[in-house]
Amino acid sequence: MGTKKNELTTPDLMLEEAKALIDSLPNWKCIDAMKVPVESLEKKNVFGSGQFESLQKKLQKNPNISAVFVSVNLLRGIQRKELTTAFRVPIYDRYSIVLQIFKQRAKTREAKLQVAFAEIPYLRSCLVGLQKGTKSDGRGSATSVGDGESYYDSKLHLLERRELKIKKELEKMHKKRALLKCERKKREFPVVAIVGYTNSGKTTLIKALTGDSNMQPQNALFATLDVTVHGFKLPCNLTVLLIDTVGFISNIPLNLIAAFKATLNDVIDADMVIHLQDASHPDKENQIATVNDTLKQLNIDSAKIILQVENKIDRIAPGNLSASCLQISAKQGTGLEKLVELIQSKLLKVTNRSLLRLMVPSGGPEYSWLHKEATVVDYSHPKDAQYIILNVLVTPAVFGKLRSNYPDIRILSK
Ligand SMILES: Nc1nc2c(ncn2[C@@H]2O[C@H](COP(=O)(O)OP(=O)(O)OP(=O)(O)O)[C@@H](O)[C@H]2O)c(=O)[nH]1
Ligand SMILES: [Mg+2]
Repeated sequence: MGTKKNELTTPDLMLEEAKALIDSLPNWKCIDAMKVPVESLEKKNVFGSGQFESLQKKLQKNPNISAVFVSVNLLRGIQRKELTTAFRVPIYDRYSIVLQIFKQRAKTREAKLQVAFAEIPYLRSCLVGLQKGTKSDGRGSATSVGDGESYYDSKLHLLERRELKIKKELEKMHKKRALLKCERKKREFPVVAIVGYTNSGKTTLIKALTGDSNMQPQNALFATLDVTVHGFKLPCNLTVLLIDTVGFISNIPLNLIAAFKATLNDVIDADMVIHLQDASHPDKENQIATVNDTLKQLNIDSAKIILQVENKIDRIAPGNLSASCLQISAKQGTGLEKLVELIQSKLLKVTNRSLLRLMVPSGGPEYSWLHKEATVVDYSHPKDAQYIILNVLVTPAVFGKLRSNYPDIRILSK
């Protein structure tokens, strides 16, 4: 079976994504891109000799090329060194390009530290070219520098010290984060985490639901690096916390995403996860598989409710819409009511909340207690106005407290 006209193959899509990665960096521009077979990712030489020579010629002919991006997961130090020497320009792999993007986008101290932490193993692999005993000018010799330490060793120690320092500072921040989480738990706000491939529309969706004008969705890869929490009221008046997360991408080492593990812990602890997909993307299936795989590797509980939602349906011709899950357009607001309904019904179930219909004396202490401790969905005054009828949502813990504080309270239905 031949490929349909206009239909992109997987290598084409990978090439497109590689170009998008480069172009999303300020002051970087992809001026040429090509698919080149790789001889081996295990050996010192990544390309076969014929391919290698033709690439070398191409680079010599074009003086505007100031760097080469080999879009593979992670090149080994020795491979990078071989290519840098032969091509005479810096060589980047997906890990280092995504790191560059992360560096540009990180805004908070925590995100910056997490990126710096993720960079350490990469910098360590760059030291491969510096053999033990190399002098500080890099001209290999067995002579030591300073207090007898070789250049290679001193660089390595410097990295180790840096790693330790960052780790300590991150640990402090994570303790603070855990404390905040405890506070949230005490107040029993259910948590919904939005995850998905980068650029799928996570920030746009949260902005559409909460109306938060400070949020800035962008047509850029990895626009969000700081995991943020946003309050949102469901129709039943229950406040839930929506968590915006860093997007995932295929073919980068998991430890780059795992550097965000502490912030991703919010996803692990969430009551519910929404996996938002860009339904209009030609590589949709691969993106979904990448997200599922990353969630699995991050041990995001498979028993947890993961709601699959297709976004950007406004970009698909109505005839081509095949609903395998809930479909929305975060940008245009289509399908959001249905999504909210679904979040509400699933959350109430998973957080074990039940709906009570109660009758309490008008002006009595029960009324204000319920407003403080439970979620009052609505209330009405019967004719004689001595009593108020309330519909409230309670967790088992709140229900227990209600029974012990007000044993005579009239429960009309549960
Ligand atoms: N046409 C259309 N565009 C959308 C929709 N939702 C989001 N977008 C666009 O998609 C781009 C990415 O949106 P974001 O909300 O920043 O995506 P994200 O998933 O948060 O991206 P990262 O933070 O980079 O992972 C922006 O240009 C949005 O305007 C939609 O429903 N329809
Ligand atoms: Mg975002």
